[in-house]
Amino acid sequence: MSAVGIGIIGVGVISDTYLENLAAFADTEVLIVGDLDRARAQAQAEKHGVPAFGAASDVLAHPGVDLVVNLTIPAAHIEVSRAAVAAGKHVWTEKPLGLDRDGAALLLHEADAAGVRIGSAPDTLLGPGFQAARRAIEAGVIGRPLFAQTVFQTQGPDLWHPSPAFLFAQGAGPLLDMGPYYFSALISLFGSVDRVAAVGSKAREQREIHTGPNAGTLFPVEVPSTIQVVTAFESGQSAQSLLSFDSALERHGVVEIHGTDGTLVLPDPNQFAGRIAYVKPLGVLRDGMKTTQEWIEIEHADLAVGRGLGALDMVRAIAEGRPHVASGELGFHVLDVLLSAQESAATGVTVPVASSVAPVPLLPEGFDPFAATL
Ligand SMILES: NC(=O)C1=CN([C@@H]2O[C@H](COP(=O)(O)OP(=O)(O)OC[C@H]3O[C@@H](n4cnc5c(N)ncnc54)[C@H](OP(=O)(O)O)[C@@H]3O)[C@@H](O)[C@H]2O)C=CC1
Ligand SMILES: O=C1CO[C@H](CO)[C@@H](O)[C@@H]1O
Repeated sequence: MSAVGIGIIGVGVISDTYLENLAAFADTEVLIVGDLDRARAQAQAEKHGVPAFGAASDVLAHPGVDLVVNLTIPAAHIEVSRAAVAAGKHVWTEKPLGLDRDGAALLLHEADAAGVRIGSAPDTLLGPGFQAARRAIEAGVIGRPLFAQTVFQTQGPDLWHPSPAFLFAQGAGPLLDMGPYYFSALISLFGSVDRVAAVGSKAREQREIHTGPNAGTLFPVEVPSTIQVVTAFESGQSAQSLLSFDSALERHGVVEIHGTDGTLVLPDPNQFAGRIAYVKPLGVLRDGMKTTQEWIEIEHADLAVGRGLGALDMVRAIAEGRPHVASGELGFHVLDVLLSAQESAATGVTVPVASSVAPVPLLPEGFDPFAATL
């Protein structure tokens, strides 16, 4: 075989990264890009040397495309992914999988019936950083993992995104926009979620675009722009997560897993690599003697990989007949958990999570993104 043909639908801000990485992998080749804005599709095709461009329908009709990468905004995710499935294509979609459980469940059902696969961002889970941290936890470095703490707080993406309205609309806000990184990581480590309780708030009813041709335009904030979630996992483990687009103090990427024999500080779950540190318990302090807390670095490969890794894993997993890591089922459970948290914030009651997900596989040992394997 040779590289698998890929078509990208939606070529906005994040498409450059995907186009660069999918071109760098020997096992994937982008054959066509499509967008509502044809001129944007043409510009991206020319910039990245993609041989064809057009509308979404042109991507779906392309005979060489086996996998569609859906980089549209959340409100379009289900419609675009379902159309790709109907065209017989596998789908990698940006997060979240959809806006609601019914649409997302229908997508998974139709993909199953059509014999095609769905993969859902984030694929940072497949990065060498998270993979190494997970292997360390599974090897028992911190003993039995007990609970987790995660923090994501920024001033919000309206500061830099040229069309940020979708990031404050249904299907986004810090919970559904950034939550997938943190909750996919936690679910990979602790398994399925049993229930969630959350409190949310909005700093402002409207926000302003700060950059690009529409700078100065106001848009509505539809969902909480700050939310705090307490999560109970089926395993009995728990997590506390802050997600905010309202903080002047930029602090994000905090994922701490506390266990019976120490704490593991993980890399930012929105990055593919980063610091992993093991913090030992202080032990018994005698006679008022002070002990300093020791941080032990856990080294890992720091391959220059990024978004697109999930789509690459999908095409290899299909060829090898194994499950891919960032599956549609994981994306569905994450969506279910996040919507449950949103409902809890709206109603003030703890919300049980109905769905569950099979244990998330690790990448095969020695997975080399740049190798030609097909
Ligand atoms: N920006 C970032 O840093 C990152 C974003 N993501 C995720 O990637 C996705 C896209 O984000 P981003 O690139 O920022 O968004 P943008 O708004 O910059 O780009 C989205 C593109 O999709 C097009 N589009 C929307 N609906 C359709 C449709 N039905 N058919 C074809 N094209 C469509 C838009 O066209 P038009 O503008 O004309 O409507 C636009 O060109 C989101 O799910 C986001 O969560 C993930 C990681 C990082
Ligand atoms: O990684 C990211 C950077 O910020 C964007 C806006 O909040 C997110 O959509 C994206 O997932």
